[in-house]
Amino acid sequence: MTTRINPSILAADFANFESELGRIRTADLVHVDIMDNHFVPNLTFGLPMVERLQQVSPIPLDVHLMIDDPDRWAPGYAEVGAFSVTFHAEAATDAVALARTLRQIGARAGIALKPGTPIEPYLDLLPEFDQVLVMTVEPGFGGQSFMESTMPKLRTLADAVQKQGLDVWLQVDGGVTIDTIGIAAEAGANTFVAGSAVFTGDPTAQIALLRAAADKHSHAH
Ligand SMILES: O=C(CO)[C@H](O)[C@H](O)COP(=O)(O)O
Repeated sequence: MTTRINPSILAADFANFESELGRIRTADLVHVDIMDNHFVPNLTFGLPMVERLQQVSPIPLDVHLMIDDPDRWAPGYAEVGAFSVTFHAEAATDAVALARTLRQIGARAGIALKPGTPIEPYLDLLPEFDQVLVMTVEPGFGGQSFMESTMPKLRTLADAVQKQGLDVWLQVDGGVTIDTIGIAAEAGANTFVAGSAVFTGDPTAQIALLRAAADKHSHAH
């Protein structure tokens, strides 16, 4: 199983953003947090910024929409060339139709679940998605503590993906560190978003440590 480490640029230095991108060359994808101060109590940026990031980033963008009304907004992120676009289950009106639209445009379609949102209603819909993001903190801010209470949900999801013979990436986001990444890998995650753990310190070294810790606990080993 491939381990993917996706630095969340929420923790990066935006004043020097292009050089920050140079510091994460060994990352698999750049995780871009879009927050609207409605779905979550924090505000980042929107489509024009992502369009610009798309032009300057040598690493494909993994866009995470923490916004209301993704049915309206998500396709635009796919249209500017994002590699993957993940929207929240709690915010979407028609998650399957939206995922189909994203795929038609050419992006990978992702669905994200807040810690309190159950996975069961989505298990039969897994073929409609390329990735599922299990939030391991309440979305909105970096630097929070990993919620181990979300691991049973991840295990249920990983079992379903395996039983259905699907290639759906299982992503975790929030509080992912050298100490916690193994717990998520053990529960079945293969795609890891990390902000503070990457940008606090030397990103190349941190990415290597995170990758090694995940690989040690991943199901392939
Ligand atoms: O979307 C997020 C929280 O809503 C971020 O991706 C999260 O900020 C990751 O940061 P950290 O690794 O510091 O927890």
